[in-house]
Amino acid sequence: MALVLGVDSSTQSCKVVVVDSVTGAIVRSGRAPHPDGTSVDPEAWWVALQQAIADAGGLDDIEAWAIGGQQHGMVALDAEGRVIRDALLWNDTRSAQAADDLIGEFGASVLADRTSLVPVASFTITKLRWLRDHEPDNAARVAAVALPHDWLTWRLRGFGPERPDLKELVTDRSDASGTGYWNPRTGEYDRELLVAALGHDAVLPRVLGARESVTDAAGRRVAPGAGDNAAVALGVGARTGDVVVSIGTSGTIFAVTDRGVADPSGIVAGFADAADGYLPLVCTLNAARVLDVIARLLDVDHDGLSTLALEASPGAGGLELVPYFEGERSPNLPEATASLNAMTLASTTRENLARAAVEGMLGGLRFGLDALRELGIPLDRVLLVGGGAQSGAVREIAPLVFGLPVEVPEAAEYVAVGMARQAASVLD
Ligand SMILES: Nc1ncnc2c1ncn2[C@@H]1O[C@H](COP(=O)(O)OP(=O)(O)O)[C@@H](O)[C@H]1O
Ligand SMILES: O=C(CO)[C@@H](O)[C@H](O)COP(=O)(O)O
Repeated sequence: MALVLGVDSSTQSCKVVVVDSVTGAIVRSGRAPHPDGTSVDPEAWWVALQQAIADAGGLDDIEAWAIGGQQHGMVALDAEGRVIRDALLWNDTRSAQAADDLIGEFGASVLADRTSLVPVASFTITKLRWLRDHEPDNAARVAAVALPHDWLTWRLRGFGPERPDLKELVTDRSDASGTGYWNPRTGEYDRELLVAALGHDAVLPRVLGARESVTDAAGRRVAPGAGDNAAVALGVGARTGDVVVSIGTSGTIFAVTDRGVADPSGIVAGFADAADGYLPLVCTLNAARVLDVIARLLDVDHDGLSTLALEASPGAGGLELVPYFEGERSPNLPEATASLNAMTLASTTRENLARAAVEGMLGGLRFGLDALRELGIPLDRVLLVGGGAQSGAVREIAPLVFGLPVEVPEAAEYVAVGMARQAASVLD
């Protein structure tokens, strides 16, 4: 029996599973929290990764491992392998103007053609432009740019300020495709775009093929890893016709396709997947935390919120929650705020508020389903995953809002499971 280890370094926490590579059974698991905020010192993720691995019994008996992580976060390194400043995360909207500037300079269709993305504040390229514009001294020191999963892979392989070999940074197709300076159709970095954003060239992680591997300091196999959404696709075994809806910190709606998508409207991101295909995806900034904040307001836990929501009628008596608590990315409204509409003396009950939170959050995700459908992507059934899929009310109300059959795979950490599968696939 060979044991493999898969990691999900997500926005809110780090989760690790140890899996029997032959049976696929999860034999151990561990986790550790991440700090709040949209700008985070990557060192906190490294500490959490080591805690979560220790919690899962350590690496001694592991033969291969892979790391999946939140996409897009800018980890800027100097020539000595030190992190230059806190990483700006996918949900940090300060680079919205930088996104507009890049679109103004190149044009949305040209960028969609060259990278399969039209920049919004989430993508790494806009964060580099923000750095150049607002912290030019920091920008000038950047020798390499990595994403969270790339940087953690490098650290766990034994690199870092003590062994700063920047050429050993590696990534995979899925995470490279979320930067805004990689072309999923050619498989090449677009260095002109990198330079236009950062102001100069820099080392970028080598993009490993799905079946390639490297090794760590102890000689274990290390698989390429992935962005967390591509890792979920591996974990749930998504097929043509499936649309995965993940309700985590982000809400993501995505399908696995053979052909790439370049949507000049920018609503659908034309990501690559972690195998040889593509992962057209819509991402909302407001998902599980919409339920968290309303549960806190109503002074109930998640089960309590679910019970209240199911006690109200569909439509919540007219009460409508517009869920843009963190601004929004899809639609692109970085400055938007949330609001509660149609409050009357009759409609303003605890039950209706709970239901409006669930319906409002799911309505935001429905926007993504419609966008995928408009591109002709087949949508036969929804696979609902992520922390928010644990809610009974979400499971019951989702088919009504989505107008599609909804299946909820057995609760599991599918990013970490997908990464354990990838690690198993690079064993001889
Ligand atoms: N039973 C539940 N009902 C609704 N939300 C839940 C439930 N359990 C966990 N969550 C929420 O799910 C989120 C964590 O989900 P997860 O998919 O792990 O997110 P991420 O990968 O972004 O860290 C948290 O905001 C948490 O409060
Ligand atoms: O920005 C995106 C996808 O484009 C997000 O899905 C991030 O990848 C964060 O994921 P979670 O931590 O919410 O799982």
